Parts: sequence; C-alpha cells; structure tokens
Amino acid sequence: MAPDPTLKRIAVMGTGGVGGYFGARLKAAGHDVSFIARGAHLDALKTSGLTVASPLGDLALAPVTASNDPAEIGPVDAIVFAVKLGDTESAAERCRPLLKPETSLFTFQNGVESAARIGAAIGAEHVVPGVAYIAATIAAPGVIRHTGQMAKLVFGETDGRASARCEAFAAACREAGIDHELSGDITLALWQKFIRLAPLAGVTALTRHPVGPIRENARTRALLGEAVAEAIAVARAEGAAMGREEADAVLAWFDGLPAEMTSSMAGDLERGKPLELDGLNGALVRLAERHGLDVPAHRFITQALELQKEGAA
Ligand SMILES: NC(=O)C1=CN([C@@H]2O[C@H](COP(=O)(O)OP(=O)(O)OC[C@H]3O[C@@H](n4cnc5c(N)ncnc54)[C@H](OP(=O)(O)O)[C@@H]3O)[C@@H](O)[C@H]2O)C=CC1
Ligand SMILES: CC(C)(CO)C(=O)C(=O)O
Repeated sequence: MAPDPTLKRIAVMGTGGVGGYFGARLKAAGHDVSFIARGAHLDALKTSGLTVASPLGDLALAPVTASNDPAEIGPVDAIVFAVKLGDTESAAERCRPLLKPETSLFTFQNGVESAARIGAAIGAEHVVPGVAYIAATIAAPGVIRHTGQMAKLVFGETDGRASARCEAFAAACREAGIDHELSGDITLALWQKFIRLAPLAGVTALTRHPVGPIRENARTRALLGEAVAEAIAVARAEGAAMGREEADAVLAWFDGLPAEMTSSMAGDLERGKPLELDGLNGALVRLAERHGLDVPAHRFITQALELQKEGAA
C-alpha cells in the first residue's frame, strides 16, 4: 500500500533511541524520512545507513538521508522531535528551516513540559504533544537497539480534537505497523506516563539497579511507592483527572515489567551522559512548590544525583 500522501516528507530531529527507532519504521513503510543527527552517529548513517535491532523485527536501511543541517533538508510536513530535554530549545531553534506554516511537530520527549518549551521557541501552532513507550538506545554509531516488546506512540491535540494532522500521523503509524493511540486527552496521557517514568527513572538511577531487584526489596519498593504517590499528588494539583488509587495501577505496571528493565536516565548515568533530572524529578519538585506540596522522595533524588547531572566531564 502506498504511504498516506498527507505526510509526504518527515524529518526526525534527534535520531536516537526514540527518533531512530520510530523514524526507521516510518521509512521502512515507504515514507520520505530525513534523519537529523550529529557526530560519529551521523557519519555512520551517511556511510552505512540506519540499522535497528529489535525483538519486533530488525531493519537495515541504506541509504538514508541524514544531515546535521536542517537547511539541507528544507520544509517538511511533519517532524518527529526526540532529543534529550537538555537539548530542547537549541534543537527546536534548529527546526526552523524545516517549517512551513502547516508543518506539525510531534514531540515524544519525556516529561510534561516539552510541548510548551518547543512552542515557546517556534510557535505553539506547530506542536502536537506525544508520549513514547519504548526502551531503545544508540548501541553503536548507526545502530539503534530496542529491548522488550513495548514500542508505542500516543499523541493528540491539547484540546482533544481529532485533527487532520493527527489523523494523518496515525495513518502513517498504521502503515508502518507502529502501535499507536490518537488520544482525546493527551494531557492526561502525559501525566499517566510521567507518574510512572519519573519514579522509575529516579529510583533506577539512584540505586543503579533495574526494576526487578528494586520492586523485590521492601525498602526500595517503598521508595518507588512514595515517589509514585508524590507524582500523583502533583498530577492532581496540576489538574490531571486521576485519583490517588492510581498508585495501585502504577505499581502493578512496575510489577509487569521485565526484571531487567531500567530507564533511559539510568542508561545515561551509566554512560556518563547528561541526565534529564531537571525535566523529570526536578520538574516534580518545581511543580509541587507551585502548589505548596512537599515531594521529599523526588527532592532527595534530585539532590543525590545533582553532581552527575551534567554527565562525566
Ligand atoms: N530512549 C528511550 O527508551 C526513551 C526515551 N524517551 C524520551 O525521548 C527523548 C529522546 O530520548 P532518546 O531517544 O533516548 O535520546 P538519544 O540521546 O538516544 O537521542 C537523541 C539524539 O539527538 C541528537 N541531538 C541532540 N540535539 C541535536 C541537534 N541539535 N542536532 C542534531 N542532533 C541532535 C543526540 O546527539 P548527541 O548524542 O551528540 O547528544 C542524540 O543522538 C528524551 O526526552 C527521552 O526521555 C521516551 C521514551 C523512551
Ligand atoms: C521507562 C521507559 C523505558 C518507558 O518508555 C522510558 O520512557 C524511559 O526510560 O525513558
């Protein structure tokens, strides 16, 4: 089947675990996808193409269009935005040559502040918030490694409308075999992920252990539970429609994860890369303060990881 004609040209800003994996699936389905990358990873993409190793099916795409200069790519219909939170504003600014008035930017960054930050840089009208559920990383230059079975995108307009641009992106995902959901309440979807991710990221990074041992040890399980309860309190204060009993569903989700599952922030810590601490646990501390709430577990996590935040020198 020919790919949906509405999204003729797609650019991936940040060809890492998330952008590389989902961008590769879209390209394999026949879409015109350009990959923005840098360093040795870009060199490998240019010389050897993009490889994805995944339990859902490997891909070896060569050649691929890859560049560190968005002006070389020019205006596109959609952008998949997936850089780390610390690169948000600089990468958003670099998207300008990719924009025409109707270009949509789908952001799959973690946290609950991504769309607002990108919107402030390039105009809110371009931005569609989204959530990625996947564990993927750059295993070597040009190679994305996906672990586990989870690989899902959730996206939607902030006002809940089923817009043409979201329908078109959903069609592209369908054609590419990407598990996806066009959400009628993306703000809730962002919080649903955030109340899982921030505790998991914080506790896996802090303990340097995957979820298996953390959930089996009474003390670390309690820390995870406290971090979840605090995140839910902040979500509720921010207006997310969820009850305190949501904590049971989150702990059940942790119990269902593969024991060896960790978080992208723990992976960054291991590799000496900068941490997304300010946008995850740090964001909960900031938002809690705004509502007069105390979040001691997240405060402690941010304090304990502070010296690793910028990555290894
Ligand atoms: N990895 C995962 O499993 C998941 C991650 N997420 C979220 O998705 C977002 C992206 O994470 P992830 O895919 O892991 O990130 P990665 O670090 O794997 O990939 C981001 C890539 O973008 C590159 N990059 C950053 N800025 C620019 C720029 N201005 N120009 C060109 N290239 C640039 C980075 O290069 P360099 O390495 O040189 O910095 C890197 O190669 C994060 O917010 C993360 O929390 C969400 C769900 C799961
Ligand atoms: C927990 C996980 C793997 C879920 O998608 C994630 O988002 C991350 O580690 O950044």
